[in-house]
Amino acid sequence: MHMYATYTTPTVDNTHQVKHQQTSPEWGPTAWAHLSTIRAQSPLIQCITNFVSRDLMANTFLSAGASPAMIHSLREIPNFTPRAAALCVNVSTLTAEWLPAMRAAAEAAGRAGKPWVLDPVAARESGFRLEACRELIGMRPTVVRGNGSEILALANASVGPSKGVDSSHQSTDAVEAAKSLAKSSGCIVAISGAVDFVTDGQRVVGAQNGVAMMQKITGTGCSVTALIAAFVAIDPLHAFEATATALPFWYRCLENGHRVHYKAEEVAVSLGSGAVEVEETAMVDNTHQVKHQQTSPEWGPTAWAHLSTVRAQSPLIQCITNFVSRDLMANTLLSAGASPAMIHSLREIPNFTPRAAALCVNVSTLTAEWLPAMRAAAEAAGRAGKPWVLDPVAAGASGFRLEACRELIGMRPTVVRGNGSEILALANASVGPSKGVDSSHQSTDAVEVAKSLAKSSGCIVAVSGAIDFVTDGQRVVGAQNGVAMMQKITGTGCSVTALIAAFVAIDPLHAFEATATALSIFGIAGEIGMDMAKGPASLRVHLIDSLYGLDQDTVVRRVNIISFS
Ligand SMILES: Nc1ncnc2c1ncn2[C@@H]1O[C@H](COP(=O)(O)OP(=O)(O)OP(=O)(O)O)[C@@H](O)[C@H]1O
Ligand SMILES: Cc1ncsc1CCO
Repeated sequence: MHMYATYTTPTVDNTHQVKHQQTSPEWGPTAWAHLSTIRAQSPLIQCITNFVSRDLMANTFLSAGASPAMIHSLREIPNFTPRAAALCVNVSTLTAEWLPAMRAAAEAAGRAGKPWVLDPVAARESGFRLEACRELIGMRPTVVRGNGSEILALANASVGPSKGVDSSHQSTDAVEAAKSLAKSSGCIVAISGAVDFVTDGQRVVGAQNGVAMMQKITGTGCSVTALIAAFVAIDPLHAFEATATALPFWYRCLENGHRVHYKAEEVAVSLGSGAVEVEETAMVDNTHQVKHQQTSPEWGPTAWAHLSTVRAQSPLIQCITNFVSRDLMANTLLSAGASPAMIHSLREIPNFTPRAAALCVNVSTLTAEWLPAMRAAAEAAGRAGKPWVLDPVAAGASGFRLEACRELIGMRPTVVRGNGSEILALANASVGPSKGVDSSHQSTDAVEVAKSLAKSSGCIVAVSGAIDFVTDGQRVVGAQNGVAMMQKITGTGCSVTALIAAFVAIDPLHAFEATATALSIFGIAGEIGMDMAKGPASLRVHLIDSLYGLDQDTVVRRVNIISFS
């Protein structure tokens, strides 16, 4: 029944040989209780992390049922961190510029009584990194999770010889060091390896799930630390147990991926057989005063005309975007036939932006340093008469972000596309309570405010969700393509915004129609992809393949855009 958790409770003798004891019968039910609570509560987890594995980390959260937000700006931490259920700090690509945000977030989480988890990646690599990790441990994270080499470095305060981010030690080599680190720091310490150990300084348990192939995927360690943050978020009073139960789920997930394809992109398949059931398309009810009409027969041919023109013209789309989903955004644009360029330097904007066919600005991982480039590019696009599209990700996460979004809207983007919570935050000019980058509202909740935002700003406004609404302030249409599983892939919203930029690039005089057809086409790719997918990770692959392969007959037949008035 509870097949995921195959725990043994090891004892460690002097030679570091692990003697196995029986799995306690409580671990299976406890592990299941933790996972199902995450699915029910969908805790918001803030991550201040690295440039390499944040995509896998975000998808791991979504597959487990949690809601990730990779928000790291010092300007946002005071507002945002206390609202997150837990924080995950990962030092993989640490620089002197990022350290103050890690400190500030750790302090804010501590003050708000929220659990936080530290991943001391490559702690042995340099004095700077080791010192930073030790300083952060002094701020009392709830859990520290590292590989054998990292935990040894932390416990012995020694630098090198090491293998960078990979371990040159067995986890068994570090059990005693982990125990003393746990005792001296007051943190739960977890060491990953062939056996994963968790200790509070007294107790030691070991999880023996997993496959060796997981070492061949970058970011698996970072992702299990992220998962630990979600587990301690929902059971902060039992951080030892929550850490121990987080580990086998990840490995179970890896075993599935391993068996299926041996490919990194298959890793984050839905966790276990009790995969999250996401509600399918909700229809708009009367309280939103929208009346359904028939799909107009023109929408199918219009959508096909847009897609085939994108394929024929391959418009250059400049994106100033975030660190998490830029890969999926670029691949979405390529699959649709457009040409993406993630170029954000202030030095390049005057030359480059006027040459792009359209611009896409996405504020997901906004900082004070990036905002001037967004402003400059919006201005350059406007001056050159090029359409541009704004994705106001997590608009209600902080005052800084909300103000930046409203300033950018004042610069008159052609289209603003957000989820229900984002459009509501923009229209009401209100910060929180939101779920970070994920929506806590239905798109139907935001139709009326989208209309007034469109009227006041002069932009086309799109609200994504089970129905994707598009409005120019007068007309409202709803694209009813797509599948709920698309919400379980990080960055699908960012990617459809990029696709909208490509569609308005080739039909700038009909931005309302181009926005609706882009949303519908992306949804159709999701529907076809879902027929082949086993979960979010394989849907991501099949969605891109399906977008690439769409033909006229399929598009014309499947487009489902309805007018509401
Ligand atoms: N319940 C659903 N049924 C069908 N399609 C959906 C559903 N929810 C979302 N989608 C589709 O998923 C895509 C992403 O929309 P969503 O509202 O989740 O964006 P988002 O929250 O901005 O995403 P992100 O921040 O991860 O980029 C859109 O194409 C949307 O149509
Ligand atoms: C999870 C996440 N955090 C910042 S950007 C992003 C991807 C979806 O917007």
